Order: sequence, then C-alpha cells, then structure tokens
Amino acid sequence: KETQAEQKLSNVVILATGGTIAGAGASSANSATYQAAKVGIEQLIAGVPELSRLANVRGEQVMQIASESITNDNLLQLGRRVAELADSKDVDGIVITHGTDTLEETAYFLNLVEKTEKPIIVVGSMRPGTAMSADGMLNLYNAVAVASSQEARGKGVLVTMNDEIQSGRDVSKMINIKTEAFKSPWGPLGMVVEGKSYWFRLPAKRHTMDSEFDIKTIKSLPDVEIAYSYGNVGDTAYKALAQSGAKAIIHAGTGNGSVSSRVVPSLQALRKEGVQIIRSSHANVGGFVLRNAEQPDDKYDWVVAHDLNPQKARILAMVALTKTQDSKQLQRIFWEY
Ligand SMILES: NC(=O)CC[C@H](N)C(=O)O
Repeated sequence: KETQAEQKLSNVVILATGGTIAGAGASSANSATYQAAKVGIEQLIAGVPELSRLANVRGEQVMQIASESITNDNLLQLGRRVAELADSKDVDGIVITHGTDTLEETAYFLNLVEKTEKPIIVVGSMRPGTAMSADGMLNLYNAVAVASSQEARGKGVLVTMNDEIQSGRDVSKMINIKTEAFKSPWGPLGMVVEGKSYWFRLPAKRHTMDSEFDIKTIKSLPDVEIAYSYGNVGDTAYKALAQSGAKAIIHAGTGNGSVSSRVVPSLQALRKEGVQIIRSSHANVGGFVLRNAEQPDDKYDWVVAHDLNPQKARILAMVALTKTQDSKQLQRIFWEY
C-alpha cells in the first residue's frame, strides 16, 4: 500500500543555492544578524519531514552563496541544470531555494529562458532557520506543494513567500525586515494554504513555453549595467559604465524614468556610439515608464522598460541582447515580456 501511495506522489527536485533559508544565527533572537548560506540541502529537507507527504523530494546543492553575490555565470549554471531536470521524465517539478536579495532576478531570468510547462518555484526566507518564528520551513513546504501540483503547470516561474503565489516576473523584494517582503504591483496569482493552492489570476506576459528565448542556446550573457538617478545626478556613472564595456545601460530613473537635463546629452552620445539606453523607474512600489512621455524616445532611439524595475530590466536586456541588437526589437521585447 505504501508503495502505491509513493507512486502517486510527484517527483520534486530541490536545487539549493544558499541565502537566508540556509542561514544560521548565534541565537534564536537573531532574526536579522546571522550568516546566510550555511545549511546544506539535506539538512533543510530533513528539517521539514512533512515534505515527504507532498512529494518524493530529493535535493541538489547547486551552490552555497548569499544571493547578492550571484554572477551571470551562476545564473547560466542554474538555468542549465533546471533545463536538464525539466527534460527528465522522472521530474515533475523543480524548487529552487535562494537568497531573497536577488531572488526576483533569478526568478525572472528562469521565467524567460526555461522551455517547460513543469512548475518551477523559487523560494527563500526572511529569517534564518535558527530564529524564532522562522519562515523558511513553511515557505519551503508551500514551494514543494505548488511544485507538485498540476495547477501550477504552464504558469511560468513562481515564487512562494508568506503564503502567497507570485509570478516570478512581477514579484519584487519590497522590504528587508518583514516576512511580508515580496510583493507585486499587480498582486499575487494565488495563495497556498495547508499545502493546497488557490488560484485567482494568470500571468499575461510571455514566459517559458511561449518565450522566444531558450537557455540551451544562450552561451553567455552580455554586460548590462544600471545607473541610479536622483537630484543633482551627473553623467559620471553612465560614462564609466559605457567605458567599461556595457552593451546596454539601464537608467534607473526617477518617476516616469525621467532623465536629468545634465545627463540627457551624454545618453544621446552613448546611444550614437552603439550603447542601448533603457529607461526604467526606481519608484518604490513599481514604476510605469511610458514611451515618449518624459523623453522623446523615438527621436533619441532609446527603449523604455515599462513596469520592469531596473534589476529586472537588466535581466530582460541581457537575454534579449543574445538575440538582437536592434532597438525596435528590444522595445517589442520589453512590451511583450
Ligand atoms: N533574506 C535573505 O535571503 C537575505 C540574505 C542574503 N543577503 C541573500 O540574499 O542571500
């Protein structure tokens, strides 16, 4: 009987990369002071025995780092392993444990390049497992629950934090000290409660199976950098980034991706030299940059990132530039993904 029950369970692989969900502090009162990326995947799985009731779970330690240190090479390595597992007949779903600082970037990257309908869930925690009211156990339990469900298929890469199911495209870390840290300006897709998913909406943007990008054909990612805007900003950072070889610069602009009059001439010049200029917004709850509104993008041949925050715009620009150097194509891609 037990064997029959086991056979009915989905097979879920947990790829561990580090972060606070694998963190450890000196005492249970240390919710914010601790070391990330300390606990191995076997110990994480052993810490949530209830996982075995949801799925046949096995783990792989892909890396063990704090996510602020993730490189483009790390992204490619992770993306390739996810694709291999997704191609495997005996894998039904994939969970990635990840530091929360750049979790939204990795989730969006995978959402763009993984050609699969199988659920891919990225999950982290805001408190280490050693802390009182640690959130990692439940977040991981929820991630495995969603990864093993039929309903999560074909919905793109998802993030399960704080009982919510978020689209990996939309979600962003909004605060670094609450368990309610991950929000999307457009709301969560659903909830996961006691291991059951409740869905309310679907992603509208192209992803995974419907994406024109494929991790299997991406050899390397081009250099795309971000320059932050604020009162009294000058053009030093933009020029230095271009000088160091950036193929595109994400302008992390104020408001509607606005550009200071002190910076406009330099960005015009850089575009003429071949650097792509992509206007995004660092507005706190989410920007909404419109073409030709704050700046004449048609005239300057610039691109707008629309609702993508600067760090997500960097991910899409890198992926897009592996296929096209044409600014009109880039703009199409920024509207569609
Ligand atoms: N809550 C966290 O995961 C933050 C820990 C660390 N800075 C990281 O992103 O990996």
